[in-house]
Amino acid sequence: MATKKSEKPSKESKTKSKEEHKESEIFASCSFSSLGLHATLCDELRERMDFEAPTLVQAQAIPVILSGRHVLVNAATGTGKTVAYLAPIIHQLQEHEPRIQRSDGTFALVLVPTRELCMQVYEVLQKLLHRFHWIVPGYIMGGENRSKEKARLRKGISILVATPGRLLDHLRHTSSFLHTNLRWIIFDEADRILELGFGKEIEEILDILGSRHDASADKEIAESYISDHPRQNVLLSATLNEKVNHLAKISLENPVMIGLDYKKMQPVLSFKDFGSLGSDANYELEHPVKMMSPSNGDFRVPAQLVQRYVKVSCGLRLAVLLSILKDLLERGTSQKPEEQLRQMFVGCKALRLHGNMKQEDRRTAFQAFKTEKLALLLSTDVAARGLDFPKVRFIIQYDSPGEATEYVHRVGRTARLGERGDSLLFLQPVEMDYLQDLEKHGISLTEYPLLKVLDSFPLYNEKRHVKKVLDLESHPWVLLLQKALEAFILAEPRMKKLAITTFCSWVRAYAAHRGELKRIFMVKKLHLGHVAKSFALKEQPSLVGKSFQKETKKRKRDEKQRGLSKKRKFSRKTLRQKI
Ligand SMILES: Nc1ncnc2c1ncn2[C@@H]1O[C@H](COP(=O)(O)OP(=O)(O)OP(=O)(O)O)[C@@H](O)[C@H]1O
Repeated sequence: MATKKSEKPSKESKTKSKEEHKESEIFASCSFSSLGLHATLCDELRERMDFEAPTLVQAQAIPVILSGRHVLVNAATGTGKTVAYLAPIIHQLQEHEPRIQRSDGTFALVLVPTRELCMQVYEVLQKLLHRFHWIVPGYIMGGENRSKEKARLRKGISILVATPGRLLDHLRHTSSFLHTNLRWIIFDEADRILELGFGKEIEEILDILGSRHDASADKEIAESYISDHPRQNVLLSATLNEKVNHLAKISLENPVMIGLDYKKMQPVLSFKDFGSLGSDANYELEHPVKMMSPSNGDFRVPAQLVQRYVKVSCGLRLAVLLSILKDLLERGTSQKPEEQLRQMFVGCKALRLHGNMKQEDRRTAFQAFKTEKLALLLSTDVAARGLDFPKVRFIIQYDSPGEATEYVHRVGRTARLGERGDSLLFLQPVEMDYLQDLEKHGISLTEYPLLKVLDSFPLYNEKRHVKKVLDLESHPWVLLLQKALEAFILAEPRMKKLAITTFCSWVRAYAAHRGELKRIFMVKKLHLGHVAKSFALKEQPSLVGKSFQKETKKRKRDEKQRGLSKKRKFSRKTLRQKI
């Protein structure tokens, strides 16, 4: 859940904040042109994107990618990885003599895990290519019209952004998709692509494109592949872990590592300083590739991000969430009369984004949240990776994220590029061990002053504020709000139905925690009555519980009949289709 609450900064304030950041750890003290990029491209970066200087990761990655080496990039969320790979590709393509044409087909392929990220990278591309009209950007992704995509591929797309499933579909079935000139394959959010279960698809894509460097399998395809250019592959993410190991092995040849902690990677790495780049973060990798283990790897969270947690018993979660949102939306405007504040809260635009929505609705929500000044986005992990919504100030993880990697990417939607940002993680008392799990990855959270915030609210429309209460469970504000919520649900049959459905999905999702996390998020420890209360359901827990239990039993019976493995395969496939 992400909230926005600030005016778009004026150009001066943007420049000012950038100047401040230049001193910090975000920007490099060099120019884009000193990295070897063409003057027109540098102009585009300045004029169209408003980028004065490269970020550190751009300063490190651009020259290396220009040199033609395979690269593995690990840098914090919101540090400018997109331009770090797009700029060198555009530079090389615009230089090509004779000029490339649409009929030459695809030269660069950017693989991304989600549709929204696909659109976002495409938008950046469009801006950067404004003055290089002969280089054609394009995208293909799940949920779009296949035949329209086929027609675009037939005409030719020089730089293609794609989600893996749809790309493979076209590689298999669109004979007019020309990729014999392919020179770059970029895996943006590489670990997520694999986590979604696209491993096999990626291997097949690499085989078809003849870009698998240990291609023991489809050697024939690789050998028959006609290309004048050497291949260059780049893998990027804020969280690289063992899952990327195999992909790195099969797709990167003698890669340069950017941003990886070499001490953690000894003895398989040999240190190689890139002198003029002035960084101690570049390493050359020897075979075999070995990633740091996710259990001891410290993930990169923006230093200026304020990370907090709030401990709330299950039944009060919804009331507390609304209270925190009220505080968030009203903060800084406390001079306004209570009624006006109430209007602000009620009038705040709420948007939703999840994989079960129609593609068109997803697109609308995505664009709307980009442009709205004051808005609340309710989202699943579809929005957790790579999305760059400007001015997101607050990330609330109402439902726990699972692995620490996901935590890092979710909070990474705020505090981008040195901007301020806050994150808040909801935990139930029985889930507090999750904080230790995050600690193992070098992530520390402080406690959110919930009672202090609740105490600041006026009760019963009176000026009188709540007297200091030491216990959340007996806090009059929370009790009052909970009562109001329950009355609302009771009076609205449609809402009640929704709440019951959501209750069931929530418990199912809770039960889906995997591996180590099952120890922390134990479905057995859940009090279903309290869970029901968290959806403002007044019903006897056994009532709601029974219907859920009935459904679970039925599901288990079905699973048994169909065979468990089949079922698992199905759910992963369904998830990928939605993503
Ligand atoms: N050199 C620059 N100067 C100013 N702004 C920049 C620069 N480079 C990138 N940005 C801006 O910084 C933001 C973050 O960039 P980007 O989305 O590429 O980050 P990222 O590292 O890919 O993040 P994530 O890991 O979350 O995907 C974007 O709004 C982008 O426009």
